Amino acid sequence: MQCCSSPNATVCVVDATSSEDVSALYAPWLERRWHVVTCNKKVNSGNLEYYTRCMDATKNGGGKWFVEATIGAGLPIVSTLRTLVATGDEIESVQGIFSGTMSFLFNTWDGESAFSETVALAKAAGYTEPDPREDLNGLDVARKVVIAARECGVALSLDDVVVQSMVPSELASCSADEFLERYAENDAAMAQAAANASKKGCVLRFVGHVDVKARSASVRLVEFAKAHPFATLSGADNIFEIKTARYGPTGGSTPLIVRGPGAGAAVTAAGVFGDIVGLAKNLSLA
Ligand SMILES: NC(=O)C1=CN([C@@H]2O[C@H](COP(=O)(O)OP(=O)(O)OC[C@H]3O[C@@H](n4cnc5c(N)ncnc54)[C@H](OP(=O)(O)O)[C@@H]3O)[C@@H](O)[C@H]2O)C=CC1
Ligand SMILES: N[C@@H](CC=O)C(=O)O
Repeated sequence: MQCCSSPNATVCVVDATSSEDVSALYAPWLERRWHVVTCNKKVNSGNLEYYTRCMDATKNGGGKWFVEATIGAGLPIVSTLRTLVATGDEIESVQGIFSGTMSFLFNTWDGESAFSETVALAKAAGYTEPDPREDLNGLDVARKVVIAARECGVALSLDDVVVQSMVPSELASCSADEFLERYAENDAAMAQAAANASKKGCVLRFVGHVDVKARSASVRLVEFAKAHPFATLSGADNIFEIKTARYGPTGGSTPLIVRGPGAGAAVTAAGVFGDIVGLAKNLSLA
């Protein structure tokens, strides 16, 4: 990338794509002391060696790397986990609904109408990944699970996460457009799963879970009683339940909960802009 005539200029690259062509440049940017603000999850949930190279660059005098919007969009998840770790708390688990798309789908769908039509609504609202299969197959939540685990000091990779996909194997490799046209083929299976849950007085929710102590993680469709906090969200809300030595049963307390909209243009832009303001303050420019 060509940029700036002065070698001493302060440079901040803001990555609002989901492109690996872009994220593959983070390490050289950070190593030349360019700062990176991103909502693209490809590096902090990706190849561990490359992630470590970026972390090492930022720790060893390189540019600063801000990633708050990669999990929970504008919600304070990375900053909360970092504060807990920095203040000596011991994080035991992080569990919840980490996807705005999946939250919207199960908060909005009535269990009887076509599930695939609710997917089209989520895409139109700007909640989904550019290819909505990355939400439905659990990959987006798995990425967030890896991001949360790494922030808790557990060096997991995507391959370590046990993931339940909601994309039938025959639709896994067609084009995104063909997938959207054909996802209705899965409506009957979804209606059956919702009916099974409903018979038990439950609803379906798509849950990410990091067990910090066991150093393991999963992404699963789970049945919850209708009064459970995970069952009472609305819209594209995310919920993160963080259990630690201070917050949670071990500390004789309730868990720390962060809840609110976790996808959509406005809240994602707010997360990115918050990081840009944080960088400016850090550099004494604001
Ligand atoms: N949507 C949300 O609520 C949230 C999204 N994110 C993350 O934000 C990122 C963007 O998501 P979203 O805005 O929904 O996706 P969109 O598809 O709406 O936007 C992606 C944009 O990136 C551009 N782009 C893609 N590749 C390149 C490239 N190589 N160089 C320059 N521009 C490129 C696209 O341009 P073009 O159309 O011309 O290809 C498009 O404008 C993703 O990484 C996503 O995970 C994070 C938190 C929440
Ligand atoms: N597709 C993602 C966007 C934010 O990360 C989601 O639905 O949560």
